[in-house]
Amino acid sequence: MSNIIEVRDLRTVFDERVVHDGLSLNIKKGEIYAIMGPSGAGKTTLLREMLMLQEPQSGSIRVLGYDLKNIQYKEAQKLRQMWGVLFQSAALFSSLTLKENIALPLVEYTDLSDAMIDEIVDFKISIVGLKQGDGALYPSQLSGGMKKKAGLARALVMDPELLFLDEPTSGLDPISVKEFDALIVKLRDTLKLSVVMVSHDLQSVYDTIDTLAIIDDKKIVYEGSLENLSGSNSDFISRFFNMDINKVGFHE
Ligand SMILES: Nc1ncnc2c1ncn2[C@@H]1O[C@H](COP(=O)(O)OP(=O)(O)OP(=O)(O)O)[C@@H](O)[C@H]1O
Repeated sequence: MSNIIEVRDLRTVFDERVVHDGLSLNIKKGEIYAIMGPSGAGKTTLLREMLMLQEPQSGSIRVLGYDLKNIQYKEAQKLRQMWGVLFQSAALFSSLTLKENIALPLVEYTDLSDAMIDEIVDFKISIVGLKQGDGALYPSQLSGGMKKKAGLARALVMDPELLFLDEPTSGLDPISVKEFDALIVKLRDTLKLSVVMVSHDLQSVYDTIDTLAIIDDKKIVYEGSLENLSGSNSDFISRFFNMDINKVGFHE
């Protein structure tokens, strides 16, 4: 499998504070890749750097073959349309209906007719498990789980290859978390997506991912499968999980 994202020797500094130093990772095409680590370890910052929302001090980031440091404006525009992003808050516009929220990137970036946009939006509403009747509702009329699904439908509306999720299940009840996790796996399989997510939820990670990366002390201290993690002899990893990680995988 080829790498869809490569980060090499990343260094990020805010004022005097070094957040990343010598951080490297590889994300393969088609995988679900989770980034975990203690609060303040720089997970969201890393995601923002991959999304060109923030620049590191040094090191390189390649996404879908583009070197983000030397990328031209036009290429950057193209790249932004090849990924979808769901941030923690889902960030829906309160004055727009669910359908209008999902349609927004199509209205902004394409010349498609209203009828075509309508058709695409209806399709995205159904693939994330919302009902067509929900389309006319405003964000204040949606449950937390519905908001996440609406945010996901909007992230998928341009048919991206790559999906970024920042704490996608935060604030959801355990049943909605399970449902959302299953949805992510199903979408990865049916839409042939690669998924990068920041998560705090160990159970969610166990149910969903192919590769786990753990950031600590400014770099990646583990990158690999969950099976190998249980054999890993790192103090940090046992402290971080603070539980018998062998048990978690079998928990239903
Ligand atoms: N724009 C900024 N200016 C200054 N410091 C920042 C900025 N963004 C992040 N930081 C600092 O960088 C560090 C990493 O923050 P980040 O949000 O990436 O951590 P995180 O691992 O995602 O944390 P959490 O799990 O709590 O969300 C923190 O110390 C934070 O205060």
